[in-house]
This record gives sequence, C-alpha cells and structure tokens, in this order.
Amino acid sequence: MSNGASDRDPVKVVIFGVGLIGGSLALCYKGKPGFYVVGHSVNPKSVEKYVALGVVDYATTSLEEAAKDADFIFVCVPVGMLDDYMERLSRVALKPGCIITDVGSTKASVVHHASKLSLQGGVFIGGHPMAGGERSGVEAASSHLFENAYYVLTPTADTPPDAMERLEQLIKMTKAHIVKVDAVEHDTIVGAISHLPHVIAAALVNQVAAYNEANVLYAVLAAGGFRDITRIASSDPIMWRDILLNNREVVLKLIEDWQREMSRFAGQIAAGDGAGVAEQFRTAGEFRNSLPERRKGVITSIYECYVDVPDHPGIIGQIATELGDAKINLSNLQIIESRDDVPGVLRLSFRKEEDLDKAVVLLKLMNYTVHK
Ligand SMILES: NC(=O)c1ccc[n+]([C@@H]2O[C@H](COP(=O)([O-])OP(=O)(O)OC[C@H]3O[C@@H](n4cnc5c(N)ncnc54)[C@H](O)[C@@H]3O)[C@@H](O)[C@H]2O)c1
Ligand SMILES: O=C(O)C(=O)C[C@]1(C(=O)O)C=C[C@@H](O)C=C1
Repeated sequence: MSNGASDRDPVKVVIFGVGLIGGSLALCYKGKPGFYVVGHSVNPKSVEKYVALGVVDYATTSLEEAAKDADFIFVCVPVGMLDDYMERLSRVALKPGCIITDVGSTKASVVHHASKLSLQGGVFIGGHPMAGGERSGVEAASSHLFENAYYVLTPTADTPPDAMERLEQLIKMTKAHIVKVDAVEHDTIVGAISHLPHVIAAALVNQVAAYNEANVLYAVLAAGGFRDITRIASSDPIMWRDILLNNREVVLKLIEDWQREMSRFAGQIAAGDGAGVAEQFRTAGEFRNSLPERRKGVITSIYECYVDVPDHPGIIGQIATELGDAKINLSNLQIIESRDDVPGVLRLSFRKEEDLDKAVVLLKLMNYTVHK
C-alpha cells in the first residue's frame, strides 16, 4: 500500500493488545514509509515497553487518543474481550472510512456483535491470521510471523467493497495469503484444525503428568512423539479459555466425534484387529502427507525456520556447526534483526522439508526457540 504524496498524513495503524499477534502486526507496518503505528494498553508499564522495544511509534493508555484519526484499527486482545472493545470503539468518533478489524481465533460472535453496533464513521471486518505459536506477549512478536500463512477475512453482505479492498492491501503487506470465509463456517473449520487439537494436547499432557506423579520416568523418557503432539499444550491459558468457551457448541460436537474416534481405536485394539489399526494409520498418513507443503519461494521449494538468538556472533557458528555435524543440509542462513535492545532472529533455509524438520528438533533440543 502506498501512501502517495509525501505531504499527506501518514497512514495511522492502531493496535489494541500489542502481544504476539498485535506486536507482529505492528512490526509489519512500523518503519514502512508513510506509516505511523500506535499501540494501546490499559497498563502504563506495557505502554512504555512497546515504545522501548521499538515495536510501535507511539503508545498510550487512552483508547480515545489511540483511535482518534486512525485509518486502521486491529483489535488483538483475547476473544473474551473483543465485544467489550467493539462497544467502546463504537462510542468514539472515528475518522470517516476507518477500518476496524480483529484477529480473534473465533469469528461468528464478534462479527455478529459488531453488526449490531453503529460505528461512528468506521467499518468492521473480521480477521484471523492462521499463524501464531505457543508463546505469548510482545517479546514473542516477529515481523515475519505471517509470511506465507493464510489470513482469514470474514466480510459480510454489508461490507463495503472499497473497505474490503483497502484492508486486503494492508494485510498483503504482512506477506500472508488472504482467504475469505463466512464467519460461522470459519468457526466450524478452525474448531477442528485448531481448537480440538489444543484440547487434545492439554488433556494428553495432563494425563501423562498424573502418571508422572507416581513415576518421574514418564517425563524423562518423553521423546519426539510426545513433544511433537503436545507443543501447543503450552499455549496461553486465558487465550484458550476464551476461545473454547466462545466456540462452545462447535468444540463440544468435535469432542463427541473425537470420543467416537477413540472408541473405534479402542474397539479395534481390544479385538486384536491389526488390519483395522493399520488402516487407520494408512488413511491418516495419506491425508497428513497430502496437506499443502510449507512452501516458500516460487521456483525452488525453500523450507525455512526462524530461531531467536540473544547474541549473534558465537551462536551463528555454533548453530551452523551443530547442523553440519548432524548432516543437516543448510542452504542459507540470514540475520533478520540485529539490534542491541531486542533479541535477534536467524532465518535458516533448507532445500528439503526433512532437513527443516530435523533442524527444528535439534535446535529445540539445544533449547532454542524456533518458529516455522
Ligand atoms: N497465539 C496465536 O497463535 C494466535 C493466532 C491467531 C490469532 N490469535 C488471537 O489473537 C489474539 C491475541 O492473542 P496473542 O497470542 O497475541 O495473545 P498475547 O497474550 O500475546 O497478547 C494479548 C494482548 O492483549 C492484552 N490483553 C490481555 N488481556 C487483556 C484485557 N483484559 N484487557 C485489555 N488487554 C488485554 C495483553 O496485554 C496483550 O497485549 C487472541 O484473540 C487470539 O485468539 C492468536
Ligand atoms: O502454532 C501454534 O502454536 C498455534 O497454535 C497457532 C494456531 C493454530 O492452532 O494453528 C493457534 C490459534 C490461532 O487462532 C491460529 C493458529
């Protein structure tokens, strides 16, 4: 998106809730010519921190001050707070044409709620980037979080096409791919591919943690399988409380279906039905392997991950050596961010997906925080 002539006012992008997602969005626009990024928090200490970290140009505890003259407002707070924020924003005189969007993991309720409000000058369009991680807070934010990810927008029949076009132009700057989906359909699908997996991961970890009370070898022996399926169990409790309660009906139906899947497995195992058990893994593998590749780049496939590194010089050598020793072929290594006051990020590129997957396991074993 171009801001046109330099004598025009900058495009003001406001972020309510500068955490993992809000902070990452802020970093996508901060420093771009013609953009001015403002963060909001109810907490004065957070406001100071956003500015000190360089995530926003300006931050304030005043909702009115933040929203005033905004061209775009991203509401990036937990799902349980979205309706409240929308109501408060509906009481503010917005710049005519201001677009308010959210990033909540559920869409039906906020889209419905917003449709009942008359925004003074603004338009609401629901949004949900399908990218994130188990870490939360502005410290985990990164300007490349949305690269190549899908970003859902949920326009309605009442959404003005020009507002939609402007929001799409803004979102494209994150390098995400936009998908337009009805809000209710979104909640049904995302319930299955995101909400149910988080429930399963948390329940599985709690089940094993209970066994571990009696025998600590459970934790000691927990290897790749357990770690792969349970990473998301470390996600933020408040965020997931809000999502699951908000998408209650969908999630309850999915848990019922899940219990049926478990009963089918249990029945086959109890009956010694080896062919049935093998068939479950065959069909599961077929679908899992058919999922779109984490494809980056147009001509050659490049598989990438990002590693948070506190201190570059020694660490780059250490990482390259460890990968080489493990016979993992690295095709490129690049420092994305290198400032004294923020942790750096290394982008590691691989030609083969299996090399990427091996590298991620190795780096996590070395206690690095890795994002794909
Ligand atoms: N984490 C993910 O993987 C992910 C991905 C896509 C969308 N989302 C959605 O994005 C939103 C933010 O998630 P996140 O991962 O960035 O969380 P986060 O915890 O990193 O950030 C949340 C932000 O909201 C603020 N906040 C929390 N409670 C608040 C309250 N009561 N009043 C005002 N502000 C409050 C926090 O200070 C923080 O700035 C959620 O709605 C979530 O559903 C998360
Ligand atoms: O990668 C993760 O840790 C995530 O949980 C990201 C994830 C997901 O389930 O895929 C989580 C919630 C969001 O609403 C979107 C993405």
